[in-house]
Parts: sequence; structure tokens; C-alpha cells
Amino acid sequence: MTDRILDAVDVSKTYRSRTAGTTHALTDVTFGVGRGEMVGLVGESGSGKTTLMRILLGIEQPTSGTVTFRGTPRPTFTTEHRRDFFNSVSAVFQNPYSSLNPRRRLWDIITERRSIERRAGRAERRARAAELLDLVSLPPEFADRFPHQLSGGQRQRVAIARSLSEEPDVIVLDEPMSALDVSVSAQIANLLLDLQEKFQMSYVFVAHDMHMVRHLCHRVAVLLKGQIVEQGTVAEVLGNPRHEYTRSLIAASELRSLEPEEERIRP
Ligand SMILES: Nc1ncnc2c1ncn2[C@@H]1O[C@H](COP(=O)(O)OP(=O)(O)OP(=O)(O)O)[C@@H](O)[C@H]1O
Repeated sequence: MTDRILDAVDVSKTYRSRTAGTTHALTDVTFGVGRGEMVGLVGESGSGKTTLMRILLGIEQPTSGTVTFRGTPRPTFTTEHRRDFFNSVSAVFQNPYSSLNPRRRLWDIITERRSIERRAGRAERRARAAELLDLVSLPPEFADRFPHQLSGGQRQRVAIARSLSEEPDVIVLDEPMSALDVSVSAQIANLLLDLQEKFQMSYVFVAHDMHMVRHLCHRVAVLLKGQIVEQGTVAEVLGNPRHEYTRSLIAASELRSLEPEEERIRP
């Protein structure tokens, strides 16, 4: 039994296109998350965060290197491993306005995977939807609403409820608060912390700036032009940044935020 959940080991990714030529999106990246841990992945636009996230989720394959799930390299997965991976690793994307199907009711959206994976019927899915809505502190009558009837924060709760449907061990969060205002972001952050406590959830938290990372994460990795320039505990990296680029990200997020000390979320 390993405490590692999801790891990229020496992963590189190269894109080749006729127009843009060769792009080294990732070079020798080793990054991952252990049980009950929240690990931030920061870097500016184009640094490779989305590429690494997609590789961790299995949406894309690395050009070289390996992704391991609970210590087992993905290329050696059996059918059983694959099913376990599919149910145990889920994602919440950046924009709660575009990530939910506008034509479907919430109970249907948040239990879609249950219908695919377990061929669950309507009654079972509706019962699961009520549990999931409760987990993210939305009232049960929301089950019959459509996404456009919700605020941005409520939609992001729905996206989180959907990601919890098959009881995952790890959720990859792609800038989940970037479309929300500060007070709604803080509520979503607290929800993530509650779920972590309740289920020993692991999170990969992809972020543009250091602000939420400082409040939420145990560890952080800093990505610059496809390479990790530093990685460690939040106290180490943000308290004593060794790389000029990390210092500039911290300075930029301090400019953006004037949040007072007492609003810190993780003690
Ligand atoms: N499918 C693709 N084909 C070609 N190049 C790509 C592809 N996907 C990403 N890239 C390139 O790889 C590099 C890393 O992109 P990536 O989207 O991973 O960065 P990012 O840090 O997530 O940026 P953002 O915050 O803007 O989403 C960029 O130079 C990008 O142009």
C-alpha cells in the first residue's frame, strides 16, 4: 500500500505542428500528489500547467516519462486498474459557465458518470444526486434546475458535486476560482477543505497566482516554460523563494490581493 496517489515521473511533452514548429510544453517534470494532500501547480499562461493536468488525467499521453497511479505505471494498467483510475481521478474545470451542459437538469449532470459506469437507473441516480447536492451544501430542490438558474458559485459547487460522483481519491482542479469573486472563492475554498477532511481527498490545484495556493495548499510546484524551477512545502517555497520567477509570481499576486491576515483559510 502506497501513500502516493497520482504522479508524473520525468514527464516530457513535445508538440509538433507545421505552423508553430516544435514546442517543448514540458521537460522532465516530476510532480504528484499523496493521500490527503493538496498540491499547487503555479505558473503563468503558457508554462505548461494545462498540459501537465491533461497528462495526469490521462487525456493526453506524455512524449516520454511515466504517470503512476497508486504506484503502478499507467502503461502497465490492467482493465481493473483502468476502471479504478477512471473512477478515482476526477477533474473540475476553470469555467463553471461552460463546463455544465445547459440543456440538462442538475441531477442528470452530476450523476452522468454513474449512468455510464454502473448503468444506474433514474431512481438510483436521483437518490445519488440528492446526496451529492447535500455534500456541496446545495438544497435538494436544485436537482431539477438547469445550470442557467444558478449563480457562478453555485455552478462551481455543482461541478464539484459531479466530480465527487464516483467517490474519487483525487480531484484535479483547474483554476476553479478564477471566474468567481473573492467572497464566493473563499466559500468554494472552504468547501474543498471540508471535503478533504471528510474523505481524505487529494487535490492537484492548478493556479495562475500564489494567492489561493498560500491559503490552501500543503506543497507547491512552480512551472516555467515547461520546467519545474522549484517545488516544496508552501512555507519553503513562498516563505523563502529561491528562484527569481517565483519571487515575481509572489509579487504579482501580492499586488492583486489586499486580503487581511485574519482571512487565512488553512491554519
Ligand atoms: N495541442 C497543442 N498543440 C501545440 N502546442 C500546444 C498544444 N497544447 C499546448 N501547446 C503549447 O504548449 C505550451 C504550454 O501550454 P499549456 O496550455 O499547457 O500552458 P498553461 O500554463 O496551461 O497556460 P494557460 O494558463 O494559458 O492555460 C504553450 O506554448 C502552448 O502553446
